Amino acid sequence: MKKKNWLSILMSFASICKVKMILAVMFAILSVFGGMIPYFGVYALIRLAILNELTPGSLLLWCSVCGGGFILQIVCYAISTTFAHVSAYTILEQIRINMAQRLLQAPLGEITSQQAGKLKDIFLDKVGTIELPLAHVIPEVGSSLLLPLAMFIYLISIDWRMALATLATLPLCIIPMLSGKARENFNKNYTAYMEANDHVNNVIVEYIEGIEVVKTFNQGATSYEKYAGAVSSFKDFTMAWFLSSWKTLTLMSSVLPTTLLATVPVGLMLFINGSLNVSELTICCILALGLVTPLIKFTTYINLGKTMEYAILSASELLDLPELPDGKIPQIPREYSISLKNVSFSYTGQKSGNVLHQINLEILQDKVTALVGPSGGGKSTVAKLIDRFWDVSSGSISIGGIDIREIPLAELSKIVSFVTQDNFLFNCSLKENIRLGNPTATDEEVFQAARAARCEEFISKLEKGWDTSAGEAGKYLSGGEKQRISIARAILKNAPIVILDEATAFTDPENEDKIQQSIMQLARGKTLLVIAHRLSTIKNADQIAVIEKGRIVAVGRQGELLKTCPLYERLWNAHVGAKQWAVTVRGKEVSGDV
Ligand SMILES: Nc1ncnc2c1ncn2[C@@H]1O[C@H](COP(=O)(O)OP(=O)(O)OP(=O)(O)O)[C@@H](O)[C@H]1O
Repeated sequence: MKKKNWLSILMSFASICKVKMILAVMFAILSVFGGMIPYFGVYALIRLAILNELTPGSLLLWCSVCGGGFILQIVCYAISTTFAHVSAYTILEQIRINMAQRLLQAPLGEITSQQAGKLKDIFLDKVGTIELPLAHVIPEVGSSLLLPLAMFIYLISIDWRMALATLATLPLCIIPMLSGKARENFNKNYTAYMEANDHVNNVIVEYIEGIEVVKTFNQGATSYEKYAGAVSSFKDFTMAWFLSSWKTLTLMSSVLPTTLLATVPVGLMLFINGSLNVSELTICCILALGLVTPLIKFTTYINLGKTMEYAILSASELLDLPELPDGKIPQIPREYSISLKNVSFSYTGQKSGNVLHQINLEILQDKVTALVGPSGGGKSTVAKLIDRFWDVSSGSISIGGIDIREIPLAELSKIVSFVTQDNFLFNCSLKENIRLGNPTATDEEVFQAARAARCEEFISKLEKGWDTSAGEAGKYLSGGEKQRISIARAILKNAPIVILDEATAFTDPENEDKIQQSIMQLARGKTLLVIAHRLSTIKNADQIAVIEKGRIVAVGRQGELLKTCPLYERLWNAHVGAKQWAVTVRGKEVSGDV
């Protein structure tokens, strides 16, 4: 695949603040011009002093010129930096908004297949690293390169031989840095460094996210080994890189400031043979010294530029995620029955990897349809295809007779509520978590939805009630209670189609009964599709579809299926048996028999 040009990607974002960036460059140039004025001033003063023409008036005049130049340099630099920072933050904002937008438009499978920590790393760390170079590159690289260039031109105007003398030591440090091999090594090492950095970040995130499992299964030592291994190999790599480059770095940092090494002897020779007067010799030495600092500063931007390149290329990986196509002629359904016709689906894109095979199913409006079947049969996949987490590999899904690929994504997300097993609560108050279902809902509407989902009783027991933050509440809420919050969210959203992916573990009968009641509230007048693991919750469903190994093996009501579908009968007996076992065990626990 052709490597993308990071600068052109950056420029495409920079176009939104073109004027500010041009102003930043213009003020950076002005600042360089201001920085040159004191050198003219000093030269004039030395000349006057040597010619014995220095008067208090001319002294004051040239000192003011020097001071004015210095102030011009500082003020213009400040203005340039301000424009550059505003541009940098605007570009960063735009990149982050575009990345978040792309996450919403990409098939969910593309996102979940990314390694743990990678997305976080790109969003937070990598994109953040663009800000520093971007905000400083224009004013500082501008002045770090333009200032020495202007000084060099000034030196040529005094005596070209002196100008060349200042450059005499430069090849000693520039050649090792710019040689093809050094550049190739730097690029190779930098890429390896970033990869090692990514790896260590991923291992750290995985370790923190999995700490509960690690502790539970007493895997402390092995997982710590993986963590320690990643951390120490990162250290080994950086040390090896440092050791291989320190000689060049030391040579550069010691030779670069030694411009006087050639300037002084050449200047003295020119002075002796009369080509240079004292004031010219002095200003040449001052200029030779002044050239160094901005040049040294410039070398630090080589690293920053590489950081920016890497960050922008990582961000572009996300920005290039495939988009779920929106319909060419967007259509909006008028009724909400769902129809699956010959639906096959593969997560890998290969036909051989199909997890659904030729599924045909009618999910009727105002009815409860349940999907049941053994684990891994494809129930969640069917549900997610209806909400377009992915597109079907073949066949079609329609809502109200319209293929869901023709319904605008924003509209589809309005008409479908998906209550999943992962009842994710955002780190805000419980009230706001419920309000996510409808951001314009009033407090009273939020409370009503929560009451309907039977949330009020446990929320009222919390010390801060509705204002308890989800982080705090997470410690006290059971899985069933969290699920009721998600149901309240869906009730508030009031979408005409509700898909409910039930929690796998069966809860105690009291909690189950409450979840059941809240589901009934949610289902009123809606197309409800329930992926059921607790068969008792769907025994009254209008239709139950039994799915096994990606195929629908039977559709009917509970009574019919118990007679006609041996798989359903087995699942039902297993469920009833498990419930009785749980009740018995709990009973014994209470009586102290176990
Ligand atoms: N993101 C994914 N990438 C690849 N394969 C997947 C993915 N999600 C599910 N699968 C596979 O697809 C098949 C169907 O999985 P699915 O989750 O739809 O089954 P399910 O009936 O809902 O299972 P369960 O009752 O255990 O939740 C399984 O073989 C599963 O391993």
